[in-house]
Amino acid sequence: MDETVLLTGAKGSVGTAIREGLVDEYDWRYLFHNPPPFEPEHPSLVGDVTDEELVAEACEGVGTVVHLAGDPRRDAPWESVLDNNIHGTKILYEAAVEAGVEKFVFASSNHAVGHFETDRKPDLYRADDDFRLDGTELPRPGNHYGISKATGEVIGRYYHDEYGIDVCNIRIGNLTRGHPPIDYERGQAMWLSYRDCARIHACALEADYDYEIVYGISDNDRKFYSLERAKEVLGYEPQDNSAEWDGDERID
Ligand SMILES: NC(=O)C1=CN([C@@H]2O[C@H](COP(=O)(O)OP(=O)(O)OC[C@H]3O[C@@H](n4cnc5c(N)ncnc54)[C@H](O)[C@@H]3O)[C@@H](O)[C@H]2O)C=CC1
Ligand SMILES: O=C1O[C@H](COP(=O)(O)O)[C@@H](O)[C@H](O)[C@H]1O
Repeated sequence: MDETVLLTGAKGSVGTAIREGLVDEYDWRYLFHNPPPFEPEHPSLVGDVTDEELVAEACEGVGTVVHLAGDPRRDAPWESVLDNNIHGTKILYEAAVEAGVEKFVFASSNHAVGHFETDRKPDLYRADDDFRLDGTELPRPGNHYGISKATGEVIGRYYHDEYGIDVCNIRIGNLTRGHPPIDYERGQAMWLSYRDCARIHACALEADYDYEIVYGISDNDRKFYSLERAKEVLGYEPQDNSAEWDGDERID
């Protein structure tokens, strides 16, 4: 892909996994909320995704947007997710279609479907449980943050249907660096390693699709999210599995 890729939320955890894994693969333009404490390897802007002028500038000449910026806290207050996540996502879509961006990759979340777990936990976190969500289900957010992520998916649906921009919503599980979460079955079931995070985003940048919702996790033995759609549509081939770890030690 020769076109510029705009990465919002570039300094965060997911942004770091993507920057580290794909630094030389794309012609990136980073959007940081605040000046980063390092020299970015690619051109960058600093500001807020609710700033229409800045976002219009950020989208100029861009082929694809990877939108990560937002408040990621599961207990984030409504005012914050309304402004940063919902309003910010709408502003960015608006600028993207205005600038002729062709593809938009949105960082959705497990929390958009959190209440599917309510009557099934902890059994669904175990490797012998075959319950799966596959992305065709309606959202069942578990908190206000989850509402904002489900809303981001719906905003994308509108901009896809109205303006034809291709959209991939990745319902990211639990990204941790190095090893899976320790003593946290749920986190192990939805673990996304750093390299699989970079990989699924590269797949979303390369693949052809219209409007998609996929789950972004590693190929964990424990899982309640299906990876079929990500494999079929994006060509995602995860390399990691939380079952290969005992705490912070890899089992050989
Ligand atoms: N880390 C994870 O396991 C998961 C993350 N996600 C989503 O992925 C995205 C990135 O998450 P993380 O990297 O973990 O969070 P993070 O907090 O590490 O990074 C988010 C970045 O977005 C920036 N940001 C927040 N509001 C902004 C605004 N209004 N304008 C510009 N920048 C703004 C922050 O300053 C921060 O650098 C979020 O949208 C989150 O909802 C979804 C599921 C799981
Ligand atoms: O959407 C998100 O999910 C992950 C995992 O959720 P958790 O409730 O098990 O912590 C979370 O770490 C991340 O901050 C959040 O944005």
